[in-house]
Amino acid sequence: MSMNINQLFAVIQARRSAPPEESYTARLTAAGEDEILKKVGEEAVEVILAAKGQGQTRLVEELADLTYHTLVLLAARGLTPQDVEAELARRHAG
Ligand SMILES: N=c1c2ncn([C@@H]3O[C@H](COP(=O)(O)OP(=O)(O)OP(=O)(O)O)[C@@H](O)[C@H]3O)c2ncn1[C@@H]1O[C@H](COP(=O)(O)O)[C@@H](O)[C@H]1O
Repeated sequence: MSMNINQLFAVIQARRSAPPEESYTARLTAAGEDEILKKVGEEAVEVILAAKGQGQTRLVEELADLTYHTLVLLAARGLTPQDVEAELARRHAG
C-alpha cells in the first residue's frame, strides 16, 4: 500500500474531526496547538538522536514521525502541503 504526503494529509484532514479515542490525530488536534508544537520539537530531537548513531531504519522512522506531526501542524493552521511546495517553487525560480 502506498502513502505519499498528500495522501497522508488528506487522511489527517479527515481524522481531525474523528472521535479522539479512535484517532491520534483527533486527540492531538483537540489538545491544541501548543501540544502539536511540543510533538514537532520532540520528533525533531529524535531525528537528530537517530542520525547520531541509531541507524538508517530508526532515522527513517523518526523522519516519518516528524513529517506526520508537521502535517498535523499545517492542518491546524489552515495550511496545506501545497503552501510549502509553493514556497519551495518560489525559491527554486528565484
Ligand atoms: N503517520 C502517523 C503517525 N506517525 C506518528 N504517529 C503517532 O505519533 C505518536 C508519536 O509520539 P510518541 O512516539 O512520543 O508516542 P506517544 O507517547 O504515544 O505520544 P504522546 O501521547 O506523548 O503524544 C504515536 O502515538 C504515533 O502513533 C502517527 N499517528 C498517525 N499517523 C497516520 O495518520 C493517519 C491517521 O491516524 P489516526 O489519527 O490515528 O486515525 C493514519 O494514516 C496513521 O497511519
